Amino acid sequence: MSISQQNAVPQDTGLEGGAEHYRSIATILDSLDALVYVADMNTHEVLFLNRYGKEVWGDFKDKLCWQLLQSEQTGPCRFCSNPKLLDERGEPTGVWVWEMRNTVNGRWYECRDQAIRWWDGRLVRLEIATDITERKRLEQELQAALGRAREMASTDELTGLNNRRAFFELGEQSFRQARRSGRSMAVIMLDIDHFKRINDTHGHQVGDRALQALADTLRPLLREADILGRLGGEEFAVVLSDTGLGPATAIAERLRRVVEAMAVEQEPEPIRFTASFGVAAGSAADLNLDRLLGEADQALYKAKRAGRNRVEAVLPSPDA
Ligand SMILES: Nc1nc2c(ncn2[C@@H]2O[C@H](COP(=O)(O)OP(=O)(O)OP(=O)(O)O)[C@@H](O)[C@H]2O)c(=O)[nH]1
Repeated sequence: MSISQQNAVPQDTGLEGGAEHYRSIATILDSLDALVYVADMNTHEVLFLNRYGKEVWGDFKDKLCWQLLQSEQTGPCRFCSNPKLLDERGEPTGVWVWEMRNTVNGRWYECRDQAIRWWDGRLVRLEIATDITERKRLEQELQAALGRAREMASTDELTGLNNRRAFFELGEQSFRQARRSGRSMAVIMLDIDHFKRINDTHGHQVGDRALQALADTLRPLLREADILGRLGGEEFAVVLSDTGLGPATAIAERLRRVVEAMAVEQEPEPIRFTASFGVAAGSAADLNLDRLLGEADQALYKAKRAGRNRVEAVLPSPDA
């Protein structure tokens, strides 16, 4: 039942003129570019709806708020703000501001709700809701752009792998986590053999394709938790959590064999290449990423010196 049906003129406003004043205030509320409604907090009966509300949600007579303002509700809304609007003594707490996407028109609203005493003494919810769909759209676009910018800042453009910065960030995070439990961490460094020859013989673009093909080949061979990155040029590295030297060396050997067997399509014939690997592992309690990478780099250097296309491993002493 609507206010006008009840001839519900506020009795305690101090305004003179009764219904005339009520009509003036209703005219003001009707002129707002926002939803204003009042609903009984116990029965959910809609007692007032301004013009904006009627234009969007229709006639409110004999409708409960959740029937009028939302679609496909079979009872009071799960997100109903009523519990936020009263304290433990059942007294109004003040204005509650929240955002919601309306299920009838799909638009976003900023809602300012408060419990007030209606003219007849009952507690009602007054809601003033402004359409913030455009602001939400801009916020979402901004979030998406930020996400893309973050991804670009951490991704190697050529291969799509973690770039050097992201590799160190994620790697150090992984070491920090392992340090508490003293778990074993391993690092594999790998470097394409005689990569300069590929560039010199086939051109830089073919060299780029070889780097991309290597990245695409390595990625699926590693676990989700392993951190693979391109450190620069034709040098890559992997951080393996919970991995000792033996298993890490076995993984490096598997990668070496796969690289040796892969081919990059190219006319008149595919390009093949090999890579050298350096592996280091130790307890995260005694070592950090820099130290282990340095050790793996030494092992890689040894592999290059020993003839390339091989894996060399080192177990650093904790106090070295
Ligand atoms: N195509 C391409 N080449 C790159 C890129 N970054 C570095 N390089 C090339 O990688 C080559 C590295 O050469 P070197 O450091 O001499 O190493 P290498 O020829 O692989 O020899 P070894 O490592 O000793 O087996 C150089 O020719 C660089 O120009 C890149 O992003 N794309």
